[in-house]
Amino acid sequence: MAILSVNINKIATLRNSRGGNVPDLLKVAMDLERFGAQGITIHPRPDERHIKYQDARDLKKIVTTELNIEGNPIDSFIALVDEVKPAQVTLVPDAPDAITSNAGWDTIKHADYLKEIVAHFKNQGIRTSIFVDPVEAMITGAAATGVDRIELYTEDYARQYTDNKEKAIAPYIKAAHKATELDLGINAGHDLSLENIQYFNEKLTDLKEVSIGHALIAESLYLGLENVVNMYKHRLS
Ligand SMILES: CC(=O)[C@@H](O)[C@H](O)COP(=O)(O)O
Ligand SMILES: NCC(=O)COP(=O)(O)O
Repeated sequence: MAILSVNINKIATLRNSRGGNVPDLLKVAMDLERFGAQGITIHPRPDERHIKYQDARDLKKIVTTELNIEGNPIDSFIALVDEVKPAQVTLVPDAPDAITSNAGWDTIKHADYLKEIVAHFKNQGIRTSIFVDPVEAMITGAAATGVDRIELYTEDYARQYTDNKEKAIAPYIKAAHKATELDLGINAGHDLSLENIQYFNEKLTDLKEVSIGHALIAESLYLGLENVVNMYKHRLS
């Protein structure tokens, strides 16, 4: 069974928009675990526009499930992960100005670099994962770095799902078979949602973990708005 790691970047974005501590990121993380989340994912970016480096330190103290830190392993990110020692670090090749993650690693071109970073984190007892497109050559390249897992970048799947789900899932099934053959654990994430997650999970039987943020927070708003509007109306009556 795949575990659900909730990405709380969007909670930090909302908090930062007012400069205070509402919503309280640490409380949200604790509540998510209480509601059944099996992991908490954060993706601190160099400009700290959502998750701040201090959030990672604070979360480490309260997260009782698995803390997964994602990001491009620039020097400050490596130092942060070394200090926080999360359960898992996921290497993502995103540019500092990227709106969100938009590609997996070229694990062949960056083989030596990735090998070095993976070895560094593994030596500290941190599980490692590399964010990749569902392309067999990239999975083979990932395995050569010594990494524990891959995270399949699921934006293409999510985009194509409504038009043709069989076509959307096909490259992911092939990629997952290759990963299993090479003894790599399989994570997945990006734009997964209540609409598309079940089919993905059914078709990728070796899936270990999904990290979901954007859709899950948006869906929580939709599903919670009626309740909250009624609570305000009640107080105003
Ligand atoms: C690695 C990945 O796929 C991302 O979805 C990411 O972790 C989300 O980051 P943002 O919240 O900054 O879009
Ligand atoms: N690793 C993917 C992730 O953490 C969440 O991505 P998204 O659901 O915000 O697109």
